[in-house]
Amino acid sequence: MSKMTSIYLLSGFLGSGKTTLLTGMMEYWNTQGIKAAVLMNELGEVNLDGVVVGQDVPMKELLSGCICCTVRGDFGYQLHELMEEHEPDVVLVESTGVANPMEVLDELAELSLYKPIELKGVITVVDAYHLSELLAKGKGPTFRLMQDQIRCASLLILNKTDLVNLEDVERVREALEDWNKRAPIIPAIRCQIDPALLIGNTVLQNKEATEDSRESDGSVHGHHHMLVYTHPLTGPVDSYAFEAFLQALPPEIHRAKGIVTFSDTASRYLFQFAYRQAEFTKINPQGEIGDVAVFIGEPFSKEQLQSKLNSM
Ligand SMILES: Nc1nc2c(ncn2[C@@H]2O[C@H](COP(=O)(O)OP(=O)(O)OP(=O)(O)O)[C@@H](O)[C@H]2O)c(=O)[nH]1
Repeated sequence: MSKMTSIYLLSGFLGSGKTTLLTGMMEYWNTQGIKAAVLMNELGEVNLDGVVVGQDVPMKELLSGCICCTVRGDFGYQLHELMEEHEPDVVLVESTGVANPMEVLDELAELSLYKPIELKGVITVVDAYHLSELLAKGKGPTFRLMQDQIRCASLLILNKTDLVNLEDVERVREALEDWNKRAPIIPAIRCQIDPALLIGNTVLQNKEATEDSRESDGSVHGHHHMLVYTHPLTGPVDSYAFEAFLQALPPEIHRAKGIVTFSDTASRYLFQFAYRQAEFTKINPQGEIGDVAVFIGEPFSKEQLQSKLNSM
């Protein structure tokens, strides 16, 4: 059984303080004798943030694109390579400021199907100044992206509190509490917080590495805000029944994806489900990954999904 690697995902809008936090966390792990590695994603063609990370820290970079869209496939590959080459205890993934963590979680869920990884936390850094401005001035795409980043977090760091008055800190904090009722909120200046507070609970865990029982059905456990559940599909299913099942998924499930074999067409399909829309793409069997369905969302009943899928 290979070693379990803990993953922390750092999210937050452009310039909120992610790299500042990352350097603090690396120093902390260094003092603890924990081998940490970094996977950095930058929209630009050079990794400017990487310059601040120590020379001896194992690091991979994803440049010229965002984890959640253009370099998506690459993300899993680089993380895999980082683990193979350096066998780190923990990997910090810093996403670009415009990444939607839902998409990155999706990628991690996929990787967890064949690598022993454990998502320990989704830490979102919030720029108190920027958000208080947006709250006062109105909404827009940035506002909505920030909301998404905040909603997905298992921990929120309310950073740059030095740039706003106490009243504004409170206003922003109320908005955070409203959008994410579960994640603890830690106010900070330059992300200076007790690193022990960051060491979280498991959000996502690989089944094979932790459970001996082959017949055990669920692979992924959730804490805090997001729940990811992986269900191995044991045989072909009827395409109409499966599509009806997807359409009837509870609203808490934001995303579902996986590989399914249909009994009525005898083909394998990759399915995607997002915002009530289902999409199927015919694929040639890869051989490596079995049929599986992954569900991501706010806490939902895993048992209900299991019984529906098992009776299909
Ligand atoms: N005043 C103030 N400045 C801060 C604080 N935290 C970080 N900064 C500064 O804000 C700038 C951006 O910080 P970074 O840590 O690079 O932010 P980032 O989220 O990694 O930025 P991107 O990679 O562009 O998304 C840097 O100049 C930091 O020194 C803070 O609490 N207060």
